[in-house]
Amino acid sequence: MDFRIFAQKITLVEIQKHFPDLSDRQIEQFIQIADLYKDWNQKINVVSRKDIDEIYTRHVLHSLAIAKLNPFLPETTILDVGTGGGFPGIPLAILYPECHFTLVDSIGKKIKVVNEVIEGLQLQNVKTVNDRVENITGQYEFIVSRAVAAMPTFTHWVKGKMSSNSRHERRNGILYLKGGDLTEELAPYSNAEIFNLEELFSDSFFETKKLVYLPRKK
Ligand SMILES: C[S@@+](CC[C@H](N)C(=O)[O-])C[C@H]1O[C@@H](n2cnc3c(N)ncnc32)[C@H](O)[C@@H]1O
Repeated sequence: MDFRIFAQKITLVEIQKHFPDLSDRQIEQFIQIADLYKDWNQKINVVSRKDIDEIYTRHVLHSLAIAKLNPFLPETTILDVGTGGGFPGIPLAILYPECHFTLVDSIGKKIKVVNEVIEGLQLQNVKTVNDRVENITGQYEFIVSRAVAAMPTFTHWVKGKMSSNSRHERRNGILYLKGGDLTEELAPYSNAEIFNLEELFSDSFFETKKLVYLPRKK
């Protein structure tokens, strides 16, 4: 067995360990995702070449950390801001086929790849928007994102885009994946909670990556 397939199998086992109720279709989609990105990345580069062989650890599981912290109820509306090649939105959309995802990015070629991946996976619960998030109207229960902007800029962009109907254990809000030391950046947000990804997954996949939860103001 070639190393890539071996690594894929190991990580799929890892995904199933954390999300044991996956259907056969979801497992198939998680298998397909690696090949779809590998193919599309050769045409349009949306994932760094270094990361493409580690798509499960660096992108898929990383995105799913959001679900570890905050499982989404059916029919939840979720906006992924600056989705790039589709992260964290696409892995979450596989995990939650009954939720409604809107993936937005200002760069057209990235949205093109995302659309191709959505079609390849036959995801029915995702729509994409090629625009700056500031121009998006509508309200969402949760806003997810990874590595897009500093929190003050980000919160300014998404102001007014969070709905007030709270159905989840955690209040509606922002779930933001980020690396580095966030102490200074998050100082103005007394209600922000920071989680280490190693804690959420209880292993050492993620080094210093963090997940920030910032609930909507009451
Ligand atoms: C570093 S990439 C991260 C992509 C993806 N979230 C990931 O983690 O793989 C940042 C992305 O945010 C997008 N972006 C930056 N500002 C934006 C804005 N105001 N509205 C929509 N997308 C934006 C960029 O086009 C880029 O694709």
